[in-house]
Amino acid sequence: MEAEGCRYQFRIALLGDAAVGKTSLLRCYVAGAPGAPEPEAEPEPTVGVDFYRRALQLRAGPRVKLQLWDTAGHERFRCITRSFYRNVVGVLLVFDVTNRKSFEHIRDWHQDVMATQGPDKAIFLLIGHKSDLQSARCVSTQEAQELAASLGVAFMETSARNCCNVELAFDTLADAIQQALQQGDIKLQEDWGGVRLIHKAQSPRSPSRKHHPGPCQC
Ligand SMILES: Nc1nc2c(ncn2[C@@H]2O[C@H](COP(=O)(O)OP(=O)(O)OP(=O)(O)O)[C@@H](O)[C@H]2O)c(=O)[nH]1
Repeated sequence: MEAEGCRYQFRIALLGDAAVGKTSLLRCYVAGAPGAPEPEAEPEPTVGVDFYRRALQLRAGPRVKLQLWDTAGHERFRCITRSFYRNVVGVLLVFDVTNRKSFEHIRDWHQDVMATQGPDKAIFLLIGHKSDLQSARCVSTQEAQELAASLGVAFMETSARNCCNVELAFDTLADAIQQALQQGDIKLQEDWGGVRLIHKAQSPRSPSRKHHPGPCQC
């Protein structure tokens, strides 16, 4: 099984306006896993929340299972999607580089999570998506970098059309979560589903306790 040997589970949500490409980004990422099926054709708008998963070997750390929540961007599902914010450790804030409004709404998405979570739990990554559509772009890289800096988050541009930076975006977020865990900025808590411990690290067995099969004592 793909998640075999994973030490932690990280819950990550993708948030952003309708049609910015959250489902496409996720499908592209999940399809990149070894042995994954081909992604389906054109995605339908998400209703409420959808779930995906993928296991990942962190660059400097353990293997982790990512539970990925694809949320509907449409306002009418906001009540449902908000109820999931509390239990995530990572958030990809996604806007479409060809849709100015989706960029202007990023602060609201960020604020919404912060209001539910408290200041120090979720790690955010700002994503300018559909970077393949250069001629239709109406949000510059510099503007997006400035927004990211003002929110204190990292920024990256991605495209699901040509699979540009998709793996890198999830790797970057997962690495940042692992680092925050290691430094104690994020802590495992019984009543919080953002990070779950799946397997404790194996401590090497001391040679003196090694079991040597001897003659039968019975
Ligand atoms: N050119 C281009 N189009 C994209 C890209 N990613 C998604 N799209 C298109 O954008 C449209 C919306 O994509 P979705 O993935 O359904 O967007 P969403 O954010 O999940 O939408 P909701 O579920 O309604 O919130 C679809 O027509 C996709 O094919 C991309 O990287 N480049």
